[in-house]
Amino acid sequence: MTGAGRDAGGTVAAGAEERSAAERSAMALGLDLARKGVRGANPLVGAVILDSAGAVLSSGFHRGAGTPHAEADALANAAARGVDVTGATMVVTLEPCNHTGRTGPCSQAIIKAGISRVVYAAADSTAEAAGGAAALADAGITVHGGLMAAESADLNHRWIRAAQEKRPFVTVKTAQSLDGRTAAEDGTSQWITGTAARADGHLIRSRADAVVVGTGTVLADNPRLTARNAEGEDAGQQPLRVAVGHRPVPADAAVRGTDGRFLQLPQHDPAEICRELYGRGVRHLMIEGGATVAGAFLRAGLADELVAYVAPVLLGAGTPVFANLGVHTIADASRWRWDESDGGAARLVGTDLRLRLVPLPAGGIPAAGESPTTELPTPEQP
Ligand SMILES: NC(=O)C1=CN([C@@H]2O[C@H](COP(=O)(O)OP(=O)(O)OC[C@H]3O[C@@H](n4cnc5c(N)ncnc54)[C@H](OP(=O)(O)O)[C@@H]3O)[C@@H](O)[C@H]2O)C=CC1
Ligand SMILES: Nc1c(N[C@@H]2O[C@H](COP(=O)(O)O)[C@@H](O)[C@H]2O)[nH]c(=O)[nH]c1=O
Repeated sequence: MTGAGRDAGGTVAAGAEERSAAERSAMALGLDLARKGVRGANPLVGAVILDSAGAVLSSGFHRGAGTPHAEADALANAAARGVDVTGATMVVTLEPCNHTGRTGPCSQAIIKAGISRVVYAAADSTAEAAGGAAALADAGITVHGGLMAAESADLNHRWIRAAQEKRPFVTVKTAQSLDGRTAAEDGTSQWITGTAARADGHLIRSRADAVVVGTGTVLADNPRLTARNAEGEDAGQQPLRVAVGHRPVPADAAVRGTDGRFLQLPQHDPAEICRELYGRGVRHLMIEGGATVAGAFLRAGLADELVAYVAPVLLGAGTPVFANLGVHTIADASRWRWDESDGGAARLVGTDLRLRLVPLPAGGIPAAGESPTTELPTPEQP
């Protein structure tokens, strides 16, 4: 239904020209509200209810799997304040669902509440939840899909990909020296990058559902793996902390924490690690190393994006960024392209350079002499 909508009679309407400025600003508000939600097994969704004059009657957002959906939250917030939503417009960042999971179908809640018009951004691509727009239209509600659909899809693009592939979207983050080392010869690595780059990396942790390191990193670094701000305070949202490997994680290891959000997987196979974590609701997985684990994910083709923080420091001998990639000749090289999303392909973060890359699709190997990359943008001065 994205890009089109159904009118009360069930006909598909172009929609865009009819959408008012009030609905557009309500959708922008819905997207802001959605960002307050908890990432994980469910997408981020926000909803705003407007009266016929375009004034906001109520709003809501989804706070994570098992909690009310954004539409239900907005309806409950209206009911709690005694606000009548009969004949109102519901503006929502994702097509209302049509299935009974841990909560009831939003389409039925909207019909029951007497909403007369629904404007949504992105269509629900999941087989279980799709069909909400059609159910609403069948009940005589005017439905328009596609308003700010790109913004909504962008907000949930890692979740959408995970739902399509039935495995977590994987971000591999590295902190490396200019000469491609992630630790000095003796295994010490704190710190290669500066405070601003590390805080930037913590932002990725706070948005991920889980952070994985190998037992080698646990034993060498005793990391906490929590998401913290530049002042060192814990972020509001914390990922599951995961150690992969067979060696025991010491009872007093910092990674265990005290919040019960630690897991050890005695496992080396990246596909199995993904399967296990997906089953636990992880949709965005961050790999923080070390070289052995990061290399294994790359080699398995299970790295969807790479965020490399490159410090202006040389370490000479030391640990490489990725071990055992399986590249023995140039024809086997692992090829990537620059990714301009989320702040750009190359950007100075404090004193370090942050590079963002995505793998070239299979068969995307450039011909000899051709650059596999788009032109690298000039980094902004901080
Ligand atoms: N600058 C940076 O960004 C980072 C630097 N580091 C540095 O890297 C170093 C640690 O690197 P490394 O030893 O490679 O650490 P890893 O964290 O990659 O741990 C490797 C261990 O994990 C287990 N393991 C899990 N999956 C696999 C697999 N697919 N293949 C083989 N083993 C697997 C094995 O342990 P087991 O025998 O228990 O099964 C293996 O010995 C430290 O010096 C640390 O400071 C670490 C992280 C980030
Ligand atoms: N050395 C290094 C990083 N190392 C990564 O951070 C982990 C430590 O996390 P924590 O204990 O939570 O602060 C460490 O084990 C490794 O995974 N990260 C960076 O951004 N820059 C750096 O220079």
